[in-house]
Parts: sequence; structure tokens; C-alpha cells
Amino acid sequence: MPSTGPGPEDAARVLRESDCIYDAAAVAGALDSLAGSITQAYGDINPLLLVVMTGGFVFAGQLLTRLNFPLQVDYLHATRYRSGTRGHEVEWRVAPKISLQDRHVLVIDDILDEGHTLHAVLGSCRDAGAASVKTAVLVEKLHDRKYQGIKADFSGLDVEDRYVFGYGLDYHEYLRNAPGIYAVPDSLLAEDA
Ligand SMILES: O=P(O)(O)OC[C@H]1O[C@H](OP(=O)(O)OP(=O)(O)O)[C@H](O)[C@@H]1O
Ligand code: HPA
Repeated sequence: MPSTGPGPEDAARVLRESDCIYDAAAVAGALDSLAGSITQAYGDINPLLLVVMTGGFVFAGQLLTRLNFPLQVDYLHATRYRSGTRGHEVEWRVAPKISLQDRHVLVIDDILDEGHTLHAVLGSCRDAGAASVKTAVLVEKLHDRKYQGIKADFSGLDVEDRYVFGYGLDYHEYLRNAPGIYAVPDSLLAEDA
């Protein structure tokens, strides 16, 4: 539980006052479609799926049960937003335990926003000797601030340029469990400043 910043009552108010842009059924449809594309690309090549914690765990969990082929799973923890809503430098907390050498690696994260996190993760996977590295995100935010024009190889849902939460995406570490993708009104975000 965070010691500073918004608390549970604030999170409840944010959930009440936010816009649901994709409900659970829409997310499930996107997951089915992503699972189909990922199965086509990876079904025969024994990939290593690398989940970017913390936000990637809900997406990864729901995606994995839709993938019916041999694969291994590991995780790493990199964070840029820490517990807030504004980005900083990418901070490494936990590295993968399984060797990436000569593996086909699929990096799984909740969102591609400005792309600094995925850019850093991709670089480190290549440095670790992966045979190939691709990325899958549940949500891609549409704006022109992408770091070095980075794109996800597999992407489920587009969102406009607003702070979003749900399905693993947090609002000050809360609301990762929200059963849809929600956008926070700018007026509430301004209260974080
Ligand atoms: O494209 P970017 O602008 O780099 O942002 C995307 C990253 O930001 C979030 O992680 P965060 O740093 O908030 O850590 P968390 O997963 O623990 O919430 C999210 O889970 C992505 O990893
Ligand atoms: O819009 C967002 N929501 C939650 N986490 C994030 N990390 C980057 N962008 C976002």
C-alpha cells in the first residue's frame, strides 16, 4: 500500500468518474485476436514469453490461457512511472532468470505509451543474446511522442492520449483490477500534480 499519494477513497472516486473506453467483452475480443496472431507466429518455435511487471501480469495471465502450444514464461520488472502518473527514467528492479541466449523472445506488457520502457527492454534482450525479440501489448496509446518511433509487433486496443487504467494498468498502484480499460478525466489528473 503506498504511504503517500492518493488512497483508496481517491481511487474509488477515479473509478466512478472515469470513462470506460473498453469493457470486459471488448478486451476479451482483443485477447482472442491477439492470441490467434501470436499462435501463428510462435506456435512452432518454442518461444520465451517475458512479462514486464507489474502492469503486464493481467494481460499475460489472460493471454496465456489462450495459447495452446509449447512456450516458457519468465518475467522482468522495469518501471518508469513508479507509483505515479508521470514518466521518469527506466528503473530496473528484477532481471529474467531463464537465459535468453538463442531464444525467440516475446515481451508482454500492458501498454506502449511513449515507448521508453519497451525500448530499454528490447535492447537488453538483444544484448542477452536472444535470437529474435518482439513485443505484444494490450493497449497502444495514440500520439506522436513515441521514442524513436517504436511500434509494438502485436497490439490489442488503441487508446487516445489520456491516462488509462484497468487490466493491470494502475492509477497510483490502485485499479489494476478494474475489469475494463478506463480513461481518467484530465481534471482529476491535474489534482495529482
Ligand atoms: O511506454 P512508456 O511511456 O515507457 O510506458 C509504458 C510502461 O509504463 C508502465 O509501467 P510503469 O513504469 O508504470 O510500471 P508498472 O508496470 O509497475 O506500473 C507500463 O506497465 C509500461 O511498462
Ligand atoms: O496511461 C497509462 N496508464 C497506466 N500506466 C501507464 N504507463 C504509461 N502510460 C500509462
